[in-house]
Formats: sequence, C-alpha cells, structure tokens
Amino acid sequence: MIDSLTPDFEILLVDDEEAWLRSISMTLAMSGGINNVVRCSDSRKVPELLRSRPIGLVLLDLNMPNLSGQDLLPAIIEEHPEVPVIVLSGLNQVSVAVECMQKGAFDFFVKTVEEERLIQGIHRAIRMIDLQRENREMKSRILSDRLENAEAFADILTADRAMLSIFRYIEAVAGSSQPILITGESGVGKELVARAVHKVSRRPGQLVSVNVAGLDDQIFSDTLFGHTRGAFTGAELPRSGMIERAADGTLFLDEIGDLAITSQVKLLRLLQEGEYFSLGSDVPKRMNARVVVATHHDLAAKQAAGEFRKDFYYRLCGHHIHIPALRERPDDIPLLFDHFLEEAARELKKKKPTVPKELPVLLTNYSFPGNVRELRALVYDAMSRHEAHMLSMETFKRVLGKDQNRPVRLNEQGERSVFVPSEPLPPLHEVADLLVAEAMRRAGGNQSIACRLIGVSQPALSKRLKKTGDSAP
Ligand SMILES: Nc1ncnc2c1ncn2[C@@H]1O[C@H](COP(=O)(O)OP(=O)(O)OP(=O)(O)O)[C@@H](O)[C@H]1O
Repeated sequence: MIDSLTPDFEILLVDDEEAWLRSISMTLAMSGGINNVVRCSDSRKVPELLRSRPIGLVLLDLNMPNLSGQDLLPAIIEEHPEVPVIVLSGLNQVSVAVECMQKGAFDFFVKTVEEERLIQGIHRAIRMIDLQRENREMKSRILSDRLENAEAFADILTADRAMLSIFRYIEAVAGSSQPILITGESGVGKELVARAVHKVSRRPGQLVSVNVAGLDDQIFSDTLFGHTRGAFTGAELPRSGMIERAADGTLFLDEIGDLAITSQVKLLRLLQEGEYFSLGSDVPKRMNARVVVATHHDLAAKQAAGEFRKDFYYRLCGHHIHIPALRERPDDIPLLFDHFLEEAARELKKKKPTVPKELPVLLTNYSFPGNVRELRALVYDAMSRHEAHMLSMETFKRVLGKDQNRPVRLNEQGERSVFVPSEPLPPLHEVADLLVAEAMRRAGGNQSIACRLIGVSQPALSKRLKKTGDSAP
C-alpha cells in the first residue's frame, strides 16, 4: 500500500484512448509503484498542462486526432527542454523510432511491449531527472556556504571544514531516491550521519536500522522481506519485513561490507527493480524506502579480493559520503572532549572538573583508532573515577603512552620513513632540532607537553632548547 505520491513530480500520460489511459495508470501504480500521474486524452491541452502543473515527464502517444504526437514532440522539447518525453507508438517501425529519437525523445516503446520494459524505461527517466536535479542542487549548495537544515545536524558536533562540506552534500542528495553509501573507520559517526540524512530527507516514514553483519542469507531475507504464514518450519504467523516498516522512510543497513555474497545479489536486485517477494509469497511488493548503507571496510579492496560484488558496489557508490577519521580533524577533538565531559558530568551527577591544560593538546596528538567512540569512552571512564577538583590524567596516560597507531609515512618498500628518497639526508642534530621545534609548536609552547609528545625528559628538552636558542642567529 503506497500512501505518498511517487515520484515527487507529475507524469503526464497523453493518449486519445481513455481506456488505455486508465489501464496504463493502473499498471504503473500496481507494478511500478508510480502513482503521481495526470491523464490527458485531448492532446491540444498538453501545452497548457505543461505550463500550469509540476510535470516532470511525459508519456506521449504518436497517433492522435487534432494534434499528433509527432507534432507535439518538437514543441514540448523546445518549450520544456528539462522534461523528458517517452514516445509510445502502436506501430513497430524502426524509422519512426529513429525519427523520434532524432527529434529529442528520451525513449521509444511500441505499445504492445511488455509492460515490465516500459516500467523500467520510466524508472530510468525518473532516475535521470533525480540526478539532474541533484546536480543543480549540488552546484547551488556548494556555491553557498549556508546549511538549510542546520537543526538536522545538531547531534553531530564539529568544527571541521570537511565535515561541513559533507553536511552540504547531504542536503544536496537527501531528497533523491538513490542509495547512499557511508564509509569511514569504526566510531567516526556513520550512524549519526545516517540519521541526519533521514532527517534532511523529510520523508514521512520512519528510519529503520538493521545491522547486517553476521546474518546468514535466510535470516537476512526474512529480516528484510518478511514471510507469509507457513513459509518455513516455525513461521506460524506472517511477519512484515523491515522494508515494509521503512515505507516512505529510510532503511539503514549497517555493516554492509560484511554482507554475504548471496545476500548482496538479492539486495542488488531489489535496488535495481524496486521489487521483492516476502518468503513464501509469489506476489511482488514494491519497496518505497530510501536505502542508506554504511561500512568501516574499504569496499574497493573487498571488491578486489572477490568478497564484494562489483555490480553491487557500483550501484551503491553513486552517492558516497566518506567521514574522515577523528585524527584527521584535530579541531574536533577539544570540542568533543568538552562536550563529552559535560555530558558525563551531568549523567554521573558530578561537577564538571577542571582539565589539566596539557590534556587537550596530548589528545589532539593521539591517533584515536576507535575515533569518537573511543574519546567518549575515555572521558566517561575518567569521569567515573574522578573525585578531586582537577580531572585525573590516569585514564588518558594509559592509552596515550602506548599509541602504536601514530600515522607514519611508508616508503616505496613499505617501511616506516619520514624522508623523501630523492633528497639528501639531513645531519642528526638538524633532525633533532626539527623534531623539538615541531613538538613545541604542537604543544603550543608548553615544554612539559612537548616532552610527552616526543618521549624525552624535561631537562633533556630544555638543554636542547637552550642550545638551539644559543645557536640561533
Ligand atoms: N561528531 C559527533 N558529535 C557527537 N557525537 C558523536 C560524533 N561522532 C560520533 N559521535 C558519537 O560516537 C559514538 C559512535 O558513533 P557512531 O555509532 O555513529 O559511529 P559509527 O561510525 O557508526 O561506528 P561503527 O562503524 O562501529 O558502527 C556514538 O556514541 C555517537 O553518538
């Protein structure tokens, strides 16, 4: 059962046979999930309809009295070049098809064609209109710096420019019906972003989340598609699937990189055809949910390893959002730290403590393999142990001290290296001076923080600083 109008623009059906108009409208609604149609049996009214209604696509019969499709086609294309026209003809004549395509028709079908192919052609045109609209929106959003739906992003704290461009990209693609792929390391906030996509889309249905990792194909199909009574042993009652629950809303499939190949095939077919069968039923149902998927895996690498289908990957990555790791957006670290500190203090009913001034700097230089989730857990752990006025460094020292994941540059042989192979090596004292200067810069001039960053004692650091100071011109 479809409550809303699909697509979100009108499709004008033009044919002088009322009976055909009625039957094609029903077919489109029942088999194609398309119900936003306007019927017109008098072709002379087409120009006025196109001027006065939000028509995005025209299905045009060729042979009509008074004003034929052949005469209308060039007029529509000239006046409304943004509206694709699909031509329908009672005759299967190649020359007529070629002529229509040359005049600018989007597609051509013989009326006796299988309905399935006609519906696919209409869906193709809808997809193209969606993409053109997104392109236009994207251009205008990228040119402006403003967010139209700032409230939809209120849960995602950030001061990072890359994240703000992601928000603008979400605003540009949120209205489309195409799937969105969200990637990024574990704990970067992919689920929060999926929620924001749903909010910005303003779809009236709900956001339904399914973690597909570890689901075998049978459970995956049952979860998504539902089943009829008696579909398998134990199916005593019929159950609707998550696709149905997400009708008019968003279906969020988390951990898509862990989906079994057999299930990938089913999901790909669903995305292509928009149709599925509940287990035990041979009556097709239409999906009316927007699909958003997320993974922390590198899907291109999985695809190269044969663990992820190429066709499925390309179907998913039309709209791709990659969320940078927390270490790549250092400005977010103090911001989120303070936010979680306040949140933890509130939840644990403690007073927000004073923070040792070296802590935010040390955190900004930590690699955070677990990203925002790890930062939040660290703050909560510290706050639950905290008793004094000043926040204890104990929790943080444990992880900061053994940071094995510092990003290092690798040379062509895959070995750790910070040097450019084609350039001569600097002398040892120069490297040490550069390291000290960089540590002091990152530590904002604080020597005790700089010591921690590069693992030297305070006397050793001040000795070296004194020496560089003495030798400075
Ligand atoms: N920018 C942010 N502002 C506030 N909270 C955030 C932000 N990013 C992430 N979080 C919080 O961090 C935690 C992890 O976020 P989320 O579950 O969205 O990550 P994820 O990328 O989906 O992780 P996974 O790959 O493990 O599923 C959540 O508690 C979330 O609320």
